[in-house]
This record gives sequence, C-alpha cells and structure tokens, in this order.
Amino acid sequence: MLSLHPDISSAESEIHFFDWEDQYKKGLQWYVGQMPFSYPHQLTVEKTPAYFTSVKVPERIYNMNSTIKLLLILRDPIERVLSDYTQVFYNHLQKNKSYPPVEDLLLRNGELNTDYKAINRSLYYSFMENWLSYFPLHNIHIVNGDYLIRNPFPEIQKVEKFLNLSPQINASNFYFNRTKGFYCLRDSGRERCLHESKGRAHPRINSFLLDKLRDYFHEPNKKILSTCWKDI
Ligand SMILES: Nc1ncnc2c1ncn2[C@@H]1O[C@H](COP(=O)(O)OS(=O)(=O)O)[C@@H](OP(=O)(O)O)[C@H]1O
Repeated sequence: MLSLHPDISSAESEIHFFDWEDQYKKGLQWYVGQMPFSYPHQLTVEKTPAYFTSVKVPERIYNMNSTIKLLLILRDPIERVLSDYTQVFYNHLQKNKSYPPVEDLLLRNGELNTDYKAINRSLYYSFMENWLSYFPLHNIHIVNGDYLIRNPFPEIQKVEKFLNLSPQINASNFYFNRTKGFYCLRDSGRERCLHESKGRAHPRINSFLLDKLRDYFHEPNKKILSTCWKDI
C-alpha cells in the first residue's frame, strides 16, 4: 500500500519516495516513527505493503490525513500466495533453515489450510472493507499487479492521472530485460531493474491444490471486482 500526501500534488510536483523496508535494510532504523522531511514542491510517497492487512492502520492514516491518496497493487490472489510462500522460502534459505514444500503448508488433511497466513492475506475484500470505512473509493487507486508485470507503462499512466501529475514517464522508460524476465526502467541512459529478490520463479503446484485455491478465492474475487474494481 502506498500513501501519498495529496496537498502538494500538482503538475510541478517532484516525487519523494520513501521506503521503510529499504531504510531498514540500510540500517537506518532511527527513521522509524518519523517521516523524513520533504520540500513543499515534493509529493511524498511512502510504501509499506503490510499496511494493507493491518486492522489499525486505516484509522491511524485517516487521523493523520483524511484526504490522502492511496495506491494499492493487487494481483491474482493465487499468485500472491505463491509469491508470499517464495519470499518466506528464500528468507529461510538465506538463514540456512529449511522450509516445507508448498503443498505441505497449503493443504491439511486434503483440504486447503486456510490458517496459512499467505492465504488469509490474499482475501483482499476483507481488508478493503476496513479501508473503505475510512476512505472513499475515489481516493484509492488499484493497480492491476498482473498487468503491471506484463505491460507496466499503461498502469503507470493511470497512476500519474490519479495523482494529477503531468505525464513524466513515457513508454521508452521501460524495456524488457530478457535475463530478468521482467520490464526494467531506463532513465537518462541509466538502466535499473527491481532487486533480485523480486520476480523469482514460483513453485509449480499440482492441479488438486490449484483447484482448491481457485474454489476458495472465487467468491472473494467476485466481491472485490464488483465493488472496487469495476473498470477492469
Ligand atoms: N518489473 C518487475 N520486476 C520484477 N518484479 C516485478 C516487476 N513488476 C512487478 N513485479 C512483481 O512484483 C513482485 C514483488 O513485489 P512485492 O509485492 O513483493 O514487493 S514489496 O512487498 O512491495 O516489497 C514480484 O513478485 P514475485 O514474482 O513473487 O517476486 C514480481 O512479480
């Protein structure tokens, strides 16, 4: 979930991007609890994926700024489950710890293990309801994460429009990197892909588990699509 301070969003705004996770990795923990200062011409963006599923965060953000603009990237919930699993798997691997195969975690006695956190976190509508009790839908822009992977430019154009920014990014800012298997950014001759931990191959799952996941997410998917994502 990205939060944006809208009071300074104008065509002249420059984006000031702040990533708590990144600050943590760089060891700059003293920033925690305190947003960095930004200049009046800067549009401040903060990115914290864990906000979306937090029960307390919507109210806290509302109390800070009730007209804030929110960006939410959602992808096929099954892909999100597998992405979540893959991240945790590699985190364990880095610490030389083992992690069970995906089927062992997602299935219990032949049924979907709905207690597995990654499954719960993919029930988008259940979290969205809480956000919508504080923020109007028109202040939340949902980015289709699967489209973003396949063809990022149109998705970024929609984001610029939502933020009332004059178009600053164009199609030539993206190029497909065959080695990475994803689009990467090109700006003033400089090329940059997302970190190597993003875009790792997901485990292949058997059709039994896939069907269970499809069944489970069928109704919640319909709900989020019909209430929040009508233009897709
Ligand atoms: N251009 C490009 N390059 C690499 N990866 C891309 C790109 N665009 C979208 N993605 C998808 O973003 C997923 C990682 O985002 P995360 O949600 O894990 O990021 S974070 O939680 O905000 O840190 C990541 O998920 P995984 O594939 O599971 O790693 C990617 O599929």
